[in-house]
Amino acid sequence: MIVTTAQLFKHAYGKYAVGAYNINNAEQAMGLFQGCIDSQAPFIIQISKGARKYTDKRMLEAIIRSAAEIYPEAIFAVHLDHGDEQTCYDCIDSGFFSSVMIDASHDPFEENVAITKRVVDRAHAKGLSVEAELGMLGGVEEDIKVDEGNACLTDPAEAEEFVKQTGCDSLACAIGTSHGAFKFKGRQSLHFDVLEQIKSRLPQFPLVMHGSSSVPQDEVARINSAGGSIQDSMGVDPNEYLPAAKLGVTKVNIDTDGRLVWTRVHREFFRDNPEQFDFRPPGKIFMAEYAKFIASRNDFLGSSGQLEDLRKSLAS
Ligand SMILES: O=C(CO)COP(=O)(O)O
Ligand SMILES: O=C[C@H](O)COP(=O)(O)O
Ligand SMILES: [Zn+2]
Ligand SMILES: [Zn+2]
Repeated sequence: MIVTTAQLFKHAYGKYAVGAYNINNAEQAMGLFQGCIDSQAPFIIQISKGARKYTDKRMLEAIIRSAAEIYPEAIFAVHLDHGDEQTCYDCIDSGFFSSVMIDASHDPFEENVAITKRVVDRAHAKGLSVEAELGMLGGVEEDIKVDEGNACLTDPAEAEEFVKQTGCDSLACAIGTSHGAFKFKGRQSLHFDVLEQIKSRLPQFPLVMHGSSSVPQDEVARINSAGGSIQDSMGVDPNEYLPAAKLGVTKVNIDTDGRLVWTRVHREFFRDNPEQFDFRPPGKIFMAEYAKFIASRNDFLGSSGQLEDLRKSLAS
């Protein structure tokens, strides 16, 4: 069942965080739904601009509709990840999305406010909610690369002002994470101090943490011993998800980790079965392994086991 992102946030706020997982194909969708049913967790499916271009934007919508039929128990929202203004309008008009993210964080504050406000007006008129971003994460985001020196943490006073001026429904804050597999070069902890200050200025307001993959080192080691070369990778400590959730982080974005599971499964499979060229056997393994991975992340997020209570609260 597709619900609004606002419904998920209302149930989760201050108690647990909802996992927001990116998908690009049917195998990821099947693993994601299975993992969330196994762990009895609500979730958010995210579609990036790159994912919409990978096959065809209509393909992912069809895959998600089919997955919802295959897994009728599932409760989830569909979200555009890192949209520009035009893509937000396209998704708002498609009638399929629960929410969109407008990411104008690379523009100056006033420009970010103006763009976000325009998207909020269009989205709210159609009943969708809007995630905006303030501050700048390091790492790679589609075609934009921000090195560590240029990344900047969200200013709590600016965050309060930004939300007031834009009317956005949730805010992606930079609290020390970055996109991709190379997040930290030493310190490996979230800036809980900044998060606390944002929460005290924006009580009850849902915050979003991007760049939240944990980059499991055993996955990386297996990839490297099966022919890969991923050096100096480091991710977020998943034990920090729940403390962040208690401070208002309601949505935790995880994409890179799923790519690592895919790479590990396929590298190992073709290394161990050099005569094979059918992609379905490793595809089957991937779906099962991804489901296990998703369930383990939902455990860290505290979303595991929330499905029944959410279903009851939606019905009342
Ligand atoms: O923030 C993300 C998607 O918006 C994903 O972050 P990761 O690269 O850490 O998975
Ligand atoms: O933040 C970026 C997400 O991980 C999506 O990545 P993508 O733009 O390569 O699909
Ligand atoms: Zn951004
Ligand atoms: Zn992101």
